[in-house]
Amino acid sequence: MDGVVDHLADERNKAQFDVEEMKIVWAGSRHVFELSDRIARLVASDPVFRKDNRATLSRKDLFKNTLRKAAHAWKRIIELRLSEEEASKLRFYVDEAAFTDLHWGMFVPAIKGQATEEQQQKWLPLAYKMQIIGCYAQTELGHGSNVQGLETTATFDPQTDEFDIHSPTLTSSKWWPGGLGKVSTHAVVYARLITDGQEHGVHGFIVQLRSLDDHLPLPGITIGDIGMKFGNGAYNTMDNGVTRNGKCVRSNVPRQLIYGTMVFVRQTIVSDASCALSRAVCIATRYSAVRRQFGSQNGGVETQVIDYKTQQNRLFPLLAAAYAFRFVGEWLKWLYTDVTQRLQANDFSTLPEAHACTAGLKSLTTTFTADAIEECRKLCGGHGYLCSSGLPELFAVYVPACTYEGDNVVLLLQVARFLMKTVSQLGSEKKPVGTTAYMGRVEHLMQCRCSVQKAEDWLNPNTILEAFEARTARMSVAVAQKLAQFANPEEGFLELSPNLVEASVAHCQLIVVSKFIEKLQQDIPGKGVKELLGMLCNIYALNILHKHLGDFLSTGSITPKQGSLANDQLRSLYSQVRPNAIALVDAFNYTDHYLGSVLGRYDGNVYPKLYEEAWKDPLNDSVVPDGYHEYIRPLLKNQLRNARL
Ligand SMILES: CC/C=C\C/C=C\C/C=C\CCCC(=O)SCCNC(=O)CCNC(=O)[C@H](O)C(C)(C)COP(=O)(O)OP(=O)(O)OC[C@H]1O[C@@H](n2cnc3c(N)ncnc32)[C@H](O)[C@@H]1OP(=O)(O)O
Ligand SMILES: Cc1cc2nc3c(=O)[nH]c(=O)nc-3n(C[C@H](O)[C@H](O)[C@H](O)COP(=O)(O)OP(=O)(O)OC[C@H]3O[C@@H](n4cnc5c(N)ncnc54)[C@H](O)[C@@H]3O)c2cc1C
Repeated sequence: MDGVVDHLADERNKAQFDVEEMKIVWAGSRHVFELSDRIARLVASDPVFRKDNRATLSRKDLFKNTLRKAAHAWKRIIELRLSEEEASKLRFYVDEAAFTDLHWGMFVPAIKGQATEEQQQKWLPLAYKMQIIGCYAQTELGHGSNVQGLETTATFDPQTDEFDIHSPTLTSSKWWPGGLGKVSTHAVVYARLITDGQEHGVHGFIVQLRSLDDHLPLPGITIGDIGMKFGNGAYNTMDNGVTRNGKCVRSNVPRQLIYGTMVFVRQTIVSDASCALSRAVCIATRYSAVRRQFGSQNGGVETQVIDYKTQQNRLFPLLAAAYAFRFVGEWLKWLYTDVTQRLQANDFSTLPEAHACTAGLKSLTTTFTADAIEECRKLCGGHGYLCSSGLPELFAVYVPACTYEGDNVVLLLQVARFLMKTVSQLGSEKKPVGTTAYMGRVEHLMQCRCSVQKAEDWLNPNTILEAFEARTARMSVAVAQKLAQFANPEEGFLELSPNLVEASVAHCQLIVVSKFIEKLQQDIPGKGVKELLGMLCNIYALNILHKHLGDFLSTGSITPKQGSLANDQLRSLYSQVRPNAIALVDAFNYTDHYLGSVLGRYDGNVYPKLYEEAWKDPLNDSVVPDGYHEYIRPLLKNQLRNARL
């Protein structure tokens, strides 16, 4: 900030905690912090990675620019001999949806997780050196959620020792896979395996799509892009593809791991949610401290909008959720690593829980984040609607996360199946463990009473936990009892699916709250850091309690009076967080390049930069617009003539 006026300096001076230590907590470790900081600056200082022109480029120019950036990123990765961790951070800070996301994020993990040793030895070195580029081709025009309903077939021909991959209908065309449309040379294609005329369910196959010499599709394969998507710029940097197939390569597949890549990616999506959410919150918080409206007396300064309680009531729960998702993401990564190690030892016991947690938390965090980005746009008033605020594009890029890698409702129904199974086994030999361990105390949770008598009682983590556990246990048991009244359980499941989804949401919110509380039990150094995190944890939990008061009251988990006391406590927490708000978003350590927002600038110098940015719009290249002579002038002349008549 040398030589630059910091318009937010007063705000930064108010902080009551050690921001540098908070940065380490946010990053996860000092090592990750230092690495991220170094790579973020490297990307920000490289002109090839500029992204302020995305909203105004045509689709073709946008896409070519993305190819250029991806090639440049790879060049820098090789030149600088970056490690896998550094390379992945570099792609993260380049911040542009591209075929490389699917190559590294799904194609490589699918081979690592599902291919045999021999197949891995053949394909992984090529993929690591980007001598082949891969994608994940599961979804078809006719089926996405229902994976067992996929129509593409893979028929083994013993004479040629090959699989014939065939899309027999229009609806069996692979539709949506990222990178497939224009770039990928290979794909992991999901198809129904047929041998000796017998079907064996859906399996993954590594398929070559395009020639490595001239990039033309191989014989029998038709490929293209599926067309423009939501938002200008935004996700249109990605080629989402359609194919219809002919022949191809080889089998892999240990059966139980067929869905493994989805578990992996859902886990990464939870961590990504905290990134997208924190980014939107950083923009809205800084701008709310800069923006002033009303409240001036005797010509004095007006009120910063961040000081309005309504602004705090909308903004601070989002700030708290960004931290909450960060910590639950850390925990989920641990859970995923643990389940992977167990699977390698043929221990499948924790797979159902890992599936339920990744599916449920993916759903919860992406739904919340997509809504929160839109809320941040509104929190920035009119200027939030400008592309230069960074928020419209962030929303457009982020919102499909509610759909891809499993529609969020479909995923919550998976959690519901897991919950109902857990409830049905209560009282049996099989004791609930892990995230459902609380169900083991179901008798207590069905009748316990919340002890809160005054607002401060809500600051006790055990009180919060018990209220959340009682709410979830009671909702789950209630819906399980209703299910039991149906002669056909599947019919009951369909009929009661809205209640089941609500119970799943309650269960997932409980996981997030409990993992935040567990985080606070760790040794966290730095003046005031743990105290601030404690406040954010309470805000996250009490805001959910307030928003879902109906659940807590209808299950009798708390009384109306206790609900009202929770709200009083929330207001008090907002006042305590207020002086720390700017420092709490500084702790995300985002560069102005990554934020990509005039409103969220680190120095708070919003107005001159907004003005400057507006003049850069191509529409301002000429004072009189193109089209004046054809369309405006004749109109004005006609009006003149009409007026004379
Ligand atoms: C680092 C960056 C990472 C990525 C790149 C970044 C950005 C890229 C952007 C976008 C990428 C998007 C990619 C995609 O979208 S790929 C396509 C994803 N598709 C889906 O997610 C489809 C969703 N559908 C399903 O997952 C399933 O079909 C289903 C909804 C779960 C339906 O299954 P169900 O009807 O139960 O039937 P079965 O399939 O037979 O399941 C039976 C049995 O298996 C259990 N199960 C289901 N799924 C899993 C799983 N993933 N892991 C473990 N176990 C699973 C299920 O619970 C059931 O168990 P029971 O014990 O009850 O028998
Ligand atoms: C940007 C983007 C990128 C993608 N990238 C890839 C990729 O790389 N590779 C790939 O293979 N796929 C990809 N996809 C596809 C994606 O995974 C699917 O679109 C997603 O899984 C949802 O499936 P669907 O489209 O079939 O939705 P549908 O299942 O048709 O959903 C339509 C509606 O029906 C509801 N619904 C469906 N089933 C049920 C049910 N059982 N009970 C109650 N309600 C139900 C849903 O909630 C939803 O409201 C991508 C999609 C997008 C948007």
